[in-house]
Amino acid sequence: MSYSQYLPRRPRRLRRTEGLRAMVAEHQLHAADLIYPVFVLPGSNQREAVPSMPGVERLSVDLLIEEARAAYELGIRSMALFPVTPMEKKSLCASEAFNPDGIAQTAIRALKQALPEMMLIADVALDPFTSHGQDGLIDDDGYVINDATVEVLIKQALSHAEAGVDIVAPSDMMDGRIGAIRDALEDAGFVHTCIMAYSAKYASSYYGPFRDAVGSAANIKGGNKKTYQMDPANSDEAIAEIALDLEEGADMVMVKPGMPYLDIVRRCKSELAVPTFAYQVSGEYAMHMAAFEKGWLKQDEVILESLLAFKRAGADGILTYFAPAAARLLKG
Ligand SMILES: NCc1[nH]cc(CCC(=O)O)c1CC(=O)O
Ligand SMILES: [Mg+2]
Repeated sequence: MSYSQYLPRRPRRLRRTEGLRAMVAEHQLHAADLIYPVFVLPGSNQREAVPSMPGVERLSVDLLIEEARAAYELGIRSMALFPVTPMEKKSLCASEAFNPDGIAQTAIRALKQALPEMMLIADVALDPFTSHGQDGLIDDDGYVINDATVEVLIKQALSHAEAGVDIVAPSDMMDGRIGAIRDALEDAGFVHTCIMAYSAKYASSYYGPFRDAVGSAANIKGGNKKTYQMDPANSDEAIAEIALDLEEGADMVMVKPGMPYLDIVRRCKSELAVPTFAYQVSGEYAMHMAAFEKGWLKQDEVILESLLAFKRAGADGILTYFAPAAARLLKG
């Protein structure tokens, strides 16, 4: 009896050559899947390294325009902006968040003028602007007050829309903010401004390096965001949160962090079938970079594998600090 009678199916047959593997590949990563998060400094000709994110720099708007042009050349089509607010502009009421001449608003106008094809995403949340580093206004006990915070988020989102942003991305996790922002945008005639909702955003310790980068780590001290960001123990709740944001008018939704939460990405895509994005956050970037620097992981291969995993899980796009590096690798 020949061996093949016992093995009618040989899955390895399709893995033998590069050509066969490419024919049956189910998922592919494209540069247009990558959303590049950047930290914006006030002033001009300013460039600062972020120690806990090797290779990431905070840039003033003039340098950011050059960075955006280079990213566009590599095939990247969208950027997410995070302003680094000087301490003296932070306050209890976070009014700098909706200053028409604030860092984010100024960057949106300048980038849109220099490179209109680049989609711009503006973060809507108060943590870069509050003196305590929480994402909203607080009461005497330090509890983040939902509805009063939403009123400020509306003003912030409108200021971004007025500056010409393509997409506002509320990352604050207040209840009802998507509906409130959508109403306000419609009222003001911004019917084309998209909302990418950070719908399933977890109270994660993987955000540490980001808080260093925007300078909110010192403000928040030992505090946490567990009264509004989600409990990492929960999965059904993520689907309920995402469904609510969709009902309220979100155009796209996000799961955050990324790699430890790919099960949530898959559930979102399978159960709700909507444009789904995931954020490979600062802590994920930092731990990869640490392993690359030690020579424990191969940089190029691991970057691409980590991002392809998001596509396999069902993500339509990925926010990642590796965007330029990955786009360069994809270009070959
Ligand atoms: N609302 C602020 C915000 N927007 C994006 C991130 C984290 C991104 C990252 O870690 O890369 C955070 C931090 C936080 O919620 O504390
Ligand atoms: Mg919600």
